[in-house]
Amino acid sequence: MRGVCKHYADGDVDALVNVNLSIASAEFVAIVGPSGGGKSTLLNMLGALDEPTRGEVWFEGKPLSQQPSLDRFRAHKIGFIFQSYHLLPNLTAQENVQLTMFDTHPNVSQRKAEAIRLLERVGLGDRVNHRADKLSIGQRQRVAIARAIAGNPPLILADEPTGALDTERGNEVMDLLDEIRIEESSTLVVVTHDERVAERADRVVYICDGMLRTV
Ligand SMILES: Nc1ncnc2c1ncn2[C@@H]1O[C@H](COP(=O)(O)OP(=O)(O)OP(=O)(O)O)[C@@H](O)[C@H]1O
Repeated sequence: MRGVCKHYADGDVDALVNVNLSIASAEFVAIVGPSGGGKSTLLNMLGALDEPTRGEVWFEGKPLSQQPSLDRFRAHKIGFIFQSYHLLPNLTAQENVQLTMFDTHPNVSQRKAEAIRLLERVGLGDRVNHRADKLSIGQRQRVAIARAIAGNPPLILADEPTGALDTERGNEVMDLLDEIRIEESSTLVVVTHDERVAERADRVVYICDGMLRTV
């Protein structure tokens, strides 16, 4: 991120103020800071879900503004994990994983086989045909992780991935994310309020009032 500013006209808020941040390939970065400090806004910018008011986000040496399609960019390069999972409750675990795979796995049978492989990878091989609303909270987060790593994106972005979990489940989810990022050499950026999650990171970035500080 080079000189990234984000101004929300609604409420006249400067959510990011001249943010400069370089994240290396395969690095694990934790973003921490007080509520309203700009953490989610920063994550949304990294994932091309929102555009800066000023400045530029670069990915693999190219500014996002030069990407021909941000949808395709996101589908191939970014895996998103949200606190509230964003699963469709009436669909099975497998169907939820397949949802975002149309671009990376155009063939139906390939898509199904890959979704099953990914669910086995996150320890849910016996829950493939369970509806999402019949899964435990920890299992739902695992489905969200399986979906995020489909297509092996180089960058995984997670917003409070342990926020809804107790300590033990939270640790299991972080162990899983850690294993995956090391196996796949993925870059991992996690927004967290949880000190134990931040302690695992290679680097902790603190953001307050839209401004960065490295701690
Ligand atoms: N879509 C929006 N429109 C207007 N203001 C917004 C919008 N999204 C966020 N903001 C404001 O921008 C600031 C940063 O919000 P952001 O969600 O990035 O903070 P955060 O650090 O992730 O907070 P939390 O830890 O509470 O989730 C806040 O003051 C928030 O009210």
